[in-house]
Amino acid sequence: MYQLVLVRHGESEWNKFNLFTGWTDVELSEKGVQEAEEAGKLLKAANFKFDIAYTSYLKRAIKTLYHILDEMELLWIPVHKTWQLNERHYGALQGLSKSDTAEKYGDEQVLLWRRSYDVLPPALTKEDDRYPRHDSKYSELTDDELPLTESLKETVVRVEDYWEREIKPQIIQGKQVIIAAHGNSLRALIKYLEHLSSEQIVDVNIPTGTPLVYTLDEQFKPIEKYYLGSQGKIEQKIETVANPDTIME
Ligand SMILES: O=C(O)[C@@H](CO)OP(=O)(O)O
Repeated sequence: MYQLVLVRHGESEWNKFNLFTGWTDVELSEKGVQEAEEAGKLLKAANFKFDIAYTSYLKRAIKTLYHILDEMELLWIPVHKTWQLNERHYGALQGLSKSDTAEKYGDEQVLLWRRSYDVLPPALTKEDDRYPRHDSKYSELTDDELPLTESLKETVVRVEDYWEREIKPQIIQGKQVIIAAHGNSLRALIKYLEHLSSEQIVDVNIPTGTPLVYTLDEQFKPIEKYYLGSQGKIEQKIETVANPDTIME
């Protein structure tokens, strides 16, 4: 049997203002930092240990992992960063308000863009400043790898590839792994691990800064899964992610 811990970054500045974020490299909010520290404390109190950690190229996930490992006195372990664990690219929606977009295009269309498996958000053009070619952290990516937009389906392809190539072999070797990533890159991994259908994944929402613990059998089939922390608070957070218009600051 294997154990795996997944954690979505703590609340970001753009989660707070309810903006489509995707590959935009925004900071954690003050609350997001606290969530990350709390996640580290919970993992430490429950005696989790990690040998190796994985995260994306985006600082909200990198900093969440940092705070978790800091709380656990594990800052020394190897941390692998990859664009393949980045948030799903939200195309031309990046930077727009989710509630304004819902007013303009309707709740149903926004739900399709946010949660459906294969509906693509409107694409960027290559001239757009938001196209990742203009960002030096993606200089090693080929044109084919650089997204102008992504549905969850495309995100699953890149997450699955990294999981199979890099992460799974480490787990097979007996390493204890933590992955700090994003709402939709983790939904992609969960869809793959749990063999969820494109209908089932629509209802999966990942709370910010909350460790999700999986027990997997030798074939990597999940046999147990739970969130660490107060179940009431976790349900509230899941509701906020599912319906971000209800965010009260
Ligand atoms: O904006 C985003 O990139 C994601 C995660 O914050 O949002 P959503 O939950 O709407 O997919």
